[in-house]
Amino acid sequence: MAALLCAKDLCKTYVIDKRQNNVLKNVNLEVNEGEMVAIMGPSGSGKSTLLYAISGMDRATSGQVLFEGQDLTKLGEKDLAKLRLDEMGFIFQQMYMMKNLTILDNIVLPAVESRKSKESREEKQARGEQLMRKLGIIEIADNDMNEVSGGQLQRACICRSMMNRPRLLFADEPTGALNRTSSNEVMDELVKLNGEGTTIVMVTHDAKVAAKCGRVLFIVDGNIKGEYTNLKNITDEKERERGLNNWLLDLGW
Ligand SMILES: Nc1ncnc2c1ncn2[C@@H]1O[C@H](COP(=O)(O)OP(=O)(O)OP(=O)(O)O)[C@@H](O)[C@H]1O
Repeated sequence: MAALLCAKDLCKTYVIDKRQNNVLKNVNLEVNEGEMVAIMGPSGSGKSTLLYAISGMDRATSGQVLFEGQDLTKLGEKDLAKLRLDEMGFIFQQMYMMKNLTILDNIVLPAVESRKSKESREEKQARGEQLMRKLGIIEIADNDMNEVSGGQLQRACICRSMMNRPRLLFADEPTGALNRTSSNEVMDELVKLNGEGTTIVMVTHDAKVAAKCGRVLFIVDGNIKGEYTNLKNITDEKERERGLNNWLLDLGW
């Protein structure tokens, strides 16, 4: 079976004041449909850069990113934007919510912008409300961004990322700004979405969060140095965390 997402020899170089910073160095990875994959690694190792490159949010310097065999690096801006809008969801640290819209209107916006579904505006609105109810935040539907907690905002971002029923969800530190309780709640929702068929790729510093995924990639200095796949075989949560922590310790985490 072909991978849903595949990166081949991916390189990203930033040039600042004529100095080259080779951030991604021939990264190769595959993500199969239905997987939930965490990317971990030291600060500055290139995790976010990798996530941006494989999600088509940013252009790689060289290499390929194949989504169902289609090379994102070859797509024009318009086609890439359409693919991102229709097939991918994003939960990124910079929330990119519009300040002048209510939370519900922000959530519904991707569906309004997409031509993927034939739903009426009312149907989209109703589905947005349904997602908010599912994630337990319907009471903030009419609030502004600055009238909600960090955990609520993060769950609103999950609702928004799900509006166009994406095949593949990308998340950059989805629990980064949250306390442990909110973090657990947000992760429970992501695990549930994954169980319903959404493929998820996330960056996290938090081993407790990564332990909820099915596979963990460890990136050091722009290269994938290791892959922890044992999580698939362990059901007990504490044991998953212990196994992953031991593996991370061996890698010098
Ligand atoms: N837009 C940019 N322009 C220039 N350099 C950048 C840019 N974005 C990232 N970098 C550099 O690329 C390197 C990797 O950054 P990246 O944000 O991918 O790391 P990270 O592993 O996600 O780090 P953290 O865990 O601290 O978020 C760093 O040296 C950073 O300074």
